[in-house]
Amino acid sequence: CSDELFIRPLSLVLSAAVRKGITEAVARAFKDTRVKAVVLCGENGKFCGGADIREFAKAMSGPPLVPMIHAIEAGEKPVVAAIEEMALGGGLELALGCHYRVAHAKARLGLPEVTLGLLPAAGGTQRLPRLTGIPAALDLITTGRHISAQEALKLGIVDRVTEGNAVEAAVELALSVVGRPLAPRRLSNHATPLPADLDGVFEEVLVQVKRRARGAMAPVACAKAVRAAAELPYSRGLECERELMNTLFTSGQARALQYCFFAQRAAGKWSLPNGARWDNSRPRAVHTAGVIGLGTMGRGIAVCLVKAGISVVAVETEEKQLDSGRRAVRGMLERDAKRRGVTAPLHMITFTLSMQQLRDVDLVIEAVFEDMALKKSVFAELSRVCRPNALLCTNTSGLDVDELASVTDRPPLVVGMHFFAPAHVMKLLEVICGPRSSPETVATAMTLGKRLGKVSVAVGNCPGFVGNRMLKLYLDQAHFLLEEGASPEQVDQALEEFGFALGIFKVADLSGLDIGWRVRKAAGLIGPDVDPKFPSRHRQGRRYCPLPDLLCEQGRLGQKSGRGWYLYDSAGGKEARPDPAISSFLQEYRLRYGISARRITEQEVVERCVFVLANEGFRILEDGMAAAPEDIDMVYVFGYGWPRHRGGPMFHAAQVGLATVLQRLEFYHRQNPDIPHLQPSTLLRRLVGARSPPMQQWKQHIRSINSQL
Ligand SMILES: CC(C)(COP(=O)(O)OP(=O)(O)OC[C@H]1O[C@@H](n2cnc3c(N)ncnc32)[C@H](O)[C@@H]1OP(=O)(O)O)[C@@H](O)C(=O)NCCC(=O)NCCSC(=O)C[C@@H](O)CCCCCCCCCCCCC(=O)O
Repeated sequence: CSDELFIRPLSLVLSAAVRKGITEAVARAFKDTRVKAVVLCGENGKFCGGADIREFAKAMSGPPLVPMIHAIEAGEKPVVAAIEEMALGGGLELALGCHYRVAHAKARLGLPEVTLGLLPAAGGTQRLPRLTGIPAALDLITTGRHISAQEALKLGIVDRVTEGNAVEAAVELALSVVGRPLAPRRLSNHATPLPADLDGVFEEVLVQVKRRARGAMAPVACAKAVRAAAELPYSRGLECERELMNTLFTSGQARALQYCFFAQRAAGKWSLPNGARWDNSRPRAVHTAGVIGLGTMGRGIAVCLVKAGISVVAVETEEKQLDSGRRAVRGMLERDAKRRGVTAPLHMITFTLSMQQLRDVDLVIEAVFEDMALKKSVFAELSRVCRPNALLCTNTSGLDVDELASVTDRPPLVVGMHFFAPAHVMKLLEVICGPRSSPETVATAMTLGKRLGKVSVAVGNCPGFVGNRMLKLYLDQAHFLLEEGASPEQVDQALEEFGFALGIFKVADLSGLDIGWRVRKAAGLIGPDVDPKFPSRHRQGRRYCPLPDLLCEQGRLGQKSGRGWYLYDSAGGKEARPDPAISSFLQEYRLRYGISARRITEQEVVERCVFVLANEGFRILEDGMAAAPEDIDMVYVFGYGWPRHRGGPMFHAAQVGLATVLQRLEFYHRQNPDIPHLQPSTLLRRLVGARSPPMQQWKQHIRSINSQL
């Protein structure tokens, strides 16, 4: 506080108390004749992360944001926002209401409300387009992307960027503008600069937004609000902003997206039955890592590690694989560096045929072929070669981590790190805590995941862990639906309309149908070991669909062979086209087994596929393989293309109503008594019996909690 300036710190979010503090402090400053200008800055070197999302679930209290920002803008003394670390959402809207903005060079700015199912409803959709013009505002508001201080300067969002102290720079600017007219600095007074072809711009954006949104409402509402800024005076634009916000605010989508925001953060707060937790277990520092196997997964993992500043030793068994791995990894690093305008850190990775080179690394991630015998031999060798305190991690997608640990000299230092393909792109990391993994090992894997930019979820050690255990049953339903009369494209269309990034058959083609084929062979479900007493289409007393096996026998392995459930232009082609040959193949198959095809509705496709996921999720909770329903949901949102605006399979089940899910599963199970996974789980029944309590209370209804985490 000085004679000229009245400075008040904001906490990270604009809670009711903070809004009250700002409203009162600004009013006092405007009244106080000694004060010539005001600088708004944040607490702890941040500026502001926006409205307090937790307040959205309660009745609103405290001074509302819109009039508070309006009062600042309308004030007769210059107000300067000092943006240190961030100005996001309502925080940036507050800054836009100030007359000037100064940002630290490392600050991030953005209007991420769309990612929470909302729009910037504190005047952001009306002020930003008046400042930057329509295209930039549409980009920022419909995507919610964060921008750097430099980009904000180019767009005119901030007036100055400083490498030094942003508050001091803001004070300096504030002092220099005292006495200058403020009217031109009030963004609500500005006319919105319009592009020549306004209709064309909006048409194009709406097409893009709808394609990306996959059924999410907020991006479309954001575009409509920006259009209001182009066509209406500020006050009417603001009304339009408010009306659109009202629709979004109470929607299930907004609830789902805000649930995801907190669930993502909760997933990092793991705990083990022995009392070890995220906040009492110290992770090891990781400076160097080994990656074994340079197939698709190993390449992506190596790229992630290098990009996070970790030196990598990449090992292959043969020169040819090593060479192609080296070329692929270097190419990925070079392309990424070019995109970011930096030099590719190629010096941080060495490629070798010798495991001996792993002797000094802090941690190794094994990414060899999914074969237990092979992985065991690798782990036994790692035990011999690596330092006694090096962590040994496996990227297995479903094998027993403890069995692998048992061949090493250090079971407490063994943990699963299950990446998802492509590993340098996909956000999910399942950290599989074996029964003997030490707290330090789990803490290191979870922290490393975060450092690699992943959402790390701790899961228990059971076949398929959480994600693939559920995926198997989802895929089974899709196959059964084909037997009963559906086509791959009908199933995929229903799932894509539900919001999945890709239908399950397109995903299967992309991953390669031979992966599951190999797993089923190894499990004795196909081939000479199958008990001839089993009726066809049944294994181990339950329904089994041989359709994917038959496809593989025809050499239809998916995209890589140019044919799978769909037809592609060539091997490796990406454009999936329905294949008449599949339609004939399905007809012949049904004829052979005496199945009369029936009409399958979109509702049945979605309910069977999606409710079976949740049903297995309940079993996973009962088995103690996931700590909370939120963790299961984050696995599906970040690893399996589940639509974020539907929260995750467990959230979706709660939103549809557990009683409805139970009733529909019972119905489908009555129709298909040979599919045990359609039988409602005990936990689901118990929850419905307890009148469907909120998700946070589900755990209390598990009879004997047997946490494997
Ligand atoms: C800010 C971050 C970038 C920080 O990241 P970092 O990695 O440092 O830390 P964490 O992410 O781990 O966060 C730490 C901690 O803080 C919690 N937190 C962070 N941000 C928020 C927040 N905005 N609200 C609440 N809590 C927050 C986080 O959960 C962590 O705590 P935890 O206990 O979980 O560990 C990063 O956190 C981030 O990106 N945050 C979100 C930024 C964001 O999205 N901001 C936008 C918020 S929405 C908004 O601002 C809306 C505005 O446009 C205002 C709109 C006006 C409202 C008017 C409403 C009227 C509607 C009326 C309709 C009535 C209809 C009817 O009733 O009929």
